[in-house]
Formats: sequence, structure tokens, C-alpha cells
Amino acid sequence: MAITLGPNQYGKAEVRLVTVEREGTVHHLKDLTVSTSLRGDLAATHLTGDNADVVATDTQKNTVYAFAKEAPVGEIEDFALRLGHHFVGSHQHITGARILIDEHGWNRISGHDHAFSQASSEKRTTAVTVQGDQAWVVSGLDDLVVLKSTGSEFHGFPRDEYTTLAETNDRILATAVTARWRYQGDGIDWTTSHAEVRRILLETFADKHSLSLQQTLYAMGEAVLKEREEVAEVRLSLPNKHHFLVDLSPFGLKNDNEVFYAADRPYGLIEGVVLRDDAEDAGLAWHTLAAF
Ligand SMILES: O=c1[nH]c(=O)c2[nH]c(=O)[nH]c2[nH]1
Repeated sequence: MAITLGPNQYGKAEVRLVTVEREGTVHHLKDLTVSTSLRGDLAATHLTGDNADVVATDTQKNTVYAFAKEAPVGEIEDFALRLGHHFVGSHQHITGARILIDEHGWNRISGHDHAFSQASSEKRTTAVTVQGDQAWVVSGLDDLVVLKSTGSEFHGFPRDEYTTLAETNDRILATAVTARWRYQGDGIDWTTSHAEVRRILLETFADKHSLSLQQTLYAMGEAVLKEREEVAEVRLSLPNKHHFLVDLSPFGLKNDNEVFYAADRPYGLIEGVVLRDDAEDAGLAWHTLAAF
């Protein structure tokens, strides 16, 4: 029997980085969580503990902070690309890097130059993979919570001895959108693209008369691909945040779709990928070594 080392990567997870850019008395805030992972010929450290080729995770963390000082962080996609190319370009045994960045939003307190309130739980994200001189960018958003109070139905599903769910022609549809989209092509204006994809996701959720959350998922992905040619594919994860009608009949009251119980768990989880057939090859864009 032979035992070998399989795929591996290592890095510093969740480096918390906040930058303040001063424009006179007006300050601009960026609040990021950056994770770095390096790949390459790292057999020695795993097999013998020889660390000659191991760029310490502490060094990776320091590089994030130093890069944030040396040039404005700018857009998270560009910052991740700079870091990825640096690690791959400056250490011979490091042939690949994967940089994940979450951006946490802050809103300026109206009329104040340097005071902010935290936006919401929504995050803008990017995952950049560099391998040699190639790079792939997958951006997205987490926890964009949306609800529509009508324009959603769910019926026609099979019934067996375990089915209790009532069919409905009018229900609340609510979800917390996790979206990832893979970019293709060059010269992308990351911020504009992100804002546009977000707008399209929201508008489609609102406009599409829904017969299932699955149908809404497909419509959201399809709309992004139709309008944004720089996007090759969209992946969506949509928890169905159930709102159940409360039975008010014990109190002699009729519930005309007005009083709901917002259930926390369990929740349906609807996930899917929407693709264009002429998309650029995905390469290592989605590559993950997640073991657990
Ligand atoms: O939009 C829905 N899709 C389902 O698959 C499902 N299953 C369920 O119980 N409610 C819903 N709603």
C-alpha cells in the first residue's frame, strides 16, 4: 500500500482589515475580511517538516496589511488579484494562490465626514484564483435579505401519506440571497458590474410572479446572464424563509393572509447554477479543497 499527499493549500484565514482614506476632512472607510491560501510544491513540509518553501501564514497576513498601505485598496477584486499575483510571482515554489475577500458595508452618517453606521448583514464578496499567470474571478454577495408579500404561489406538488402542506395561490416569499457569479473577459468595471448584478437580482425577485422558489432562482440567474455579458455563470443559494399563516380560527377570527409566523428553522434550501452555453471555460474558478 502506498500513501501519498493529496491536494493541499494553506494560508491565513479571515484577516480583518479596516482602512481609512483621507480626502481632506472627509474620510472613506473600507472594512474587509481577507483570506489567503497558497498552493505549490509543499510536499517537504508535509512529509518531513522541512519548511524551506513555506511562506509563513504570518507573512501572508503581514503582506495584506502592507499592501493596504502601499497603494489604495481600491476594489476588492483588484486587491485580491494584486495579492495573488504577488504570492505566485515572488516565491518559486508557490504556483497558485486563492484570495477570498468579504467587504462589510458602512454608510456615512448623513452630514458627517468621518462617522459611519454599519449597513446590514449583507456582504460583497470575491474569490480570486491565480495559477501561474492565469487568474479567475468569482464575485458575489451574501445575505441579501428580500421578501415579497404577494406574487408567489406554490401548488401542484405530489401528495403522499406524509404531505400536510396546503397548496397556496398567495404566500409570502422571503429569502436571504447568496449569489456567486463567475466573470469572463477583460477590462471589467467591478463596482459597476456588482451594482448591476445586484440590481438585476433584486428586480427579478420583485417582478417575477413565482410558482416556486426554484423558478425564481432560475429567472434571477437568467436575467443576469441576459443583461451582463461579462458574467459567465451564476450560482445561487436561496433559503426559503417560511412565513406560515397563523391559525386564528380558535379565536373565531379569519386570517386573510395578514398574520404570519416567521419560522426560523427548518428552512427549505433551494440552490442552483445558471449557465450560458458559450461561456469561457471555468478553469480553476470554483476549485476548492474544502474537506469538511
Ligand atoms: O418554492 C418552494 N419550493 C419547494 O420546493 C417547496 N417545498 C415546500 O415545502 N415549500 C416550497 N416552496
